[in-house]
Amino acid sequence: MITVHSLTKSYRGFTAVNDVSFVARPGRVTGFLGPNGAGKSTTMRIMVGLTDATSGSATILGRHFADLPNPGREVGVLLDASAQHAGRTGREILAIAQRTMGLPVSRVDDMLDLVSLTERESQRRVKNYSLGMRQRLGIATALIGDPEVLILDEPANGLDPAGIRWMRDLLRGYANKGGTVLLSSHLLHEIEVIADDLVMIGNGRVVAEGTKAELLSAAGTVVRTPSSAALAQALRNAGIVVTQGTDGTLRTDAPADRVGEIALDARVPLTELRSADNAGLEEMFLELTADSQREGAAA
Ligand SMILES: Nc1ncnc2c1ncn2[C@@H]1O[C@H](COP(=O)(O)OP(=O)(O)OP(=O)(O)O)[C@@H](O)[C@H]1O
Repeated sequence: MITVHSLTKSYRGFTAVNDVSFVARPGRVTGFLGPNGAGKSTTMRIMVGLTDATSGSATILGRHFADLPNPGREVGVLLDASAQHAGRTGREILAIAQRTMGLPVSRVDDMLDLVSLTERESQRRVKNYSLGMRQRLGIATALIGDPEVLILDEPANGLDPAGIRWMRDLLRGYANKGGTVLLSSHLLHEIEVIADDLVMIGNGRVVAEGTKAELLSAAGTVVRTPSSAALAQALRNAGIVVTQGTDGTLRTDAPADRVGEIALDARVPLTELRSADNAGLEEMFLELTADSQREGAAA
């Protein structure tokens, strides 16, 4: 379990993280989603004691990171895959982690197997690794202590589609065994397929939070008709809030079958009727974080 409570971080008057609170629970993958510069990395750095909070707190299994007796056994961390010592081999990096944490030597080979780094690759220096190989090594280092909690900042960067699939399956298996996973991304689709819970952050603030199912159902229904004004009126007459999409569709919070019934009663032909699902979450993400988009920030 990770608990973040009213966390704020200011850099000389600039507030990078602003009163952020959320919980990442055991047995679940929590996606930490936000555009570039939203404050994800800063929040994660505070969690693992690399940056001090200005106010508020972040605890892992009820304790501050600095108070964990053998942190690598309780929390696996991957913040920057390129931060590994470039002159060491992958095997050496894992061996150092294994010894520091007091683990059996066999864990090194177990982890190399787990992340599919071959014996030959493991003996190459990290400076000769591709970004995807560094991510795999970083995940191996995070998992070597068999921790209960995983904190991963943009772990899919540099992985090819098969690698992303592999990582998704790995994290799903880890959460299914009761682990807590917090992973950040600025790409909604990447997070959407794996996360059970979502925390969306924009401009340093949490802008939406909940289970993926809740956030998806909040996205409602999209409907398209040549008689847009007539359908909008019929929906409003039924007490349903309607908004006009920029692409000529109507959007409502009502379920699709209810919208279909009302259209039938109003004898309005439909050319499209769907649950907002994926596209809805994306629109919500873009809307919710519009203020913090770089393009918007310049305006
Ligand atoms: N040491 C620092 N000094 C000043 N400002 C900082 C510092 N570290 C981060 N920031 C600022 O805080 C904001 C949040 O940065 P952060 O790296 O947490 O964002 P992020 O959501 O992880 O973004 P990305 O997806 O681009 O990695 C940014 O505007 C960044 O410039």
